[in-house]
Amino acid sequence: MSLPAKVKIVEVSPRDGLQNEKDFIATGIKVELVDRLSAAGFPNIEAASFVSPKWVPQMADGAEVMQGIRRRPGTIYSVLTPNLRGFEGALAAKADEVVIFGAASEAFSQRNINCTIAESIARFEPVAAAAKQAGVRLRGSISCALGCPYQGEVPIESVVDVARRLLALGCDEIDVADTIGVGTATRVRQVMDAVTKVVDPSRVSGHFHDTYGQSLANILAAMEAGISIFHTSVAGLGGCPYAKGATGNVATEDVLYMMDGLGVNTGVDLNEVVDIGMWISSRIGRKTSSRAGNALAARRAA
Ligand SMILES: CC(C)(COP(=O)([O-])OP(=O)([O-])OC[C@H]1O[C@@H](n2cnc3c(N)ncnc32)[C@H](O)[C@@H]1OP(=O)([O-])[O-])[C@@H](O)C(=O)NCCC(=O)NCCSC(=O)C[C@@](C)(O)CC(=O)[O-]
Repeated sequence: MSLPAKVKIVEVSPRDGLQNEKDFIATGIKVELVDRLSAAGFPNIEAASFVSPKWVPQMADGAEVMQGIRRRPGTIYSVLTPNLRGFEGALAAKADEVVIFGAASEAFSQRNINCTIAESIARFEPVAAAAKQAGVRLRGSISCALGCPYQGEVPIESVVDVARRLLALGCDEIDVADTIGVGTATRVRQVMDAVTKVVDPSRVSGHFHDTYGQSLANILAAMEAGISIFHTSVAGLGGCPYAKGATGNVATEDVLYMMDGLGVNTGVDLNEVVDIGMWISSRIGRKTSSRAGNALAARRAA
C-alpha cells in the first residue's frame, strides 16, 4: 500500500462545524477557535461563510470573524461564497480562498442553494472569474458525492461531471464531499479513481462526515487513490442544515492520531488539538465525538 508522506488537513470546524448550531455562538468564541487552530499549525482553516443569513443564521457574522482573527503566515483562511455578493464580502474580508459549493444531486442542490446544478454552475461563473481576477484561490465543493439524503444513490458520472465543470471554472482544488456520511471504502475508492481521471489527485480533497462511522476507512481508501488533502473538524463538530441526521465531519483528533500512526506528516500538533476540542465542546455545550480526543484527555487526566 503506497500512501502519501504528507497530507494537508483543512480544518473546517469554524464553518462546517458550527453552521448548524441552533443557538447563536458569540463572534468572540468563533474568533478564538480560529486563533487556537492557527496556533496548532493548520495550513488551511475554513473560517466563515458569506451566505444568506436567512438560510444559515449562524454564519451571519462572517465579516466580523474574519476581521477579528490573527492570521498565521502560511495558513490559508477560506470562506464559502455562493454568489457574487458573497464573493464581494469575502474580498473585503481579505479571505485567502473562496469556496463555491455545488452538488452532484439535483435534489440537494435545490435544498441547499435553491437552484439546479446547471443554474449553480452559471451562478458560480462570475464568482470564479472575479476570484481569478483578484488572484484569490478558488475551491469547488461537490456535495452528496457518495449519496444524497433525498435522491439516495448518486451516479459516479454525476460527480465526475460536476468536477469537470468546477475544473473548467478554474478551481484550484475540488472537494469530494460525503455530506451525509454514507460512503464506504470501496465506493470512495471508485469515486476518487473516477474523479482523479479528470482532476489531478494533488488538487482533489476528501470531505467526509462520520454519520456511519466510516470516515477513517474512507480517508485511507482515498489516500490509496492518491488523495492527500482532507477536511476535518475538531471534536467532530458539525452537520449540514440541509441534510437531516447527518453528523459532523470526521474528528480532527481521530484523523491526526491515525496519520501519526501511519507515519504521515500533517504539521499539526495533536495535543493542542485535543485541548481545542475539549475547550470548544464545553463552550458550546456539547460532548466531543472524537474517540481519540476522549481517550487522550482521559489518559492525561489519569
Ligand atoms: C445561495 C443563496 C444565497 C440563494 O438564496 P435565494 O433565497 O435563492 O436567493 P436570493 O438571491 O433571493 O437571496 C435571498 C436573501 O438572501 C440575501 N443574500 C443573498 N446572497 C447573500 C450573501 N451572499 N450574503 C448575504 N445575504 C445574501 C438576499 O439579499 C436576499 O435577502 P432579502 O432581499 O430577502 O432580504 C442561499 O440559498 C444561501 O445562502 N445558501 C447557503 C446555504 C449554505 O450555506 N449551506 C451550508 C454550506 S454547504 C455545506 O455545508 C456542504 C459542504 C460545503 O460542507 C460540503 C458537504 O459536506 O456536502
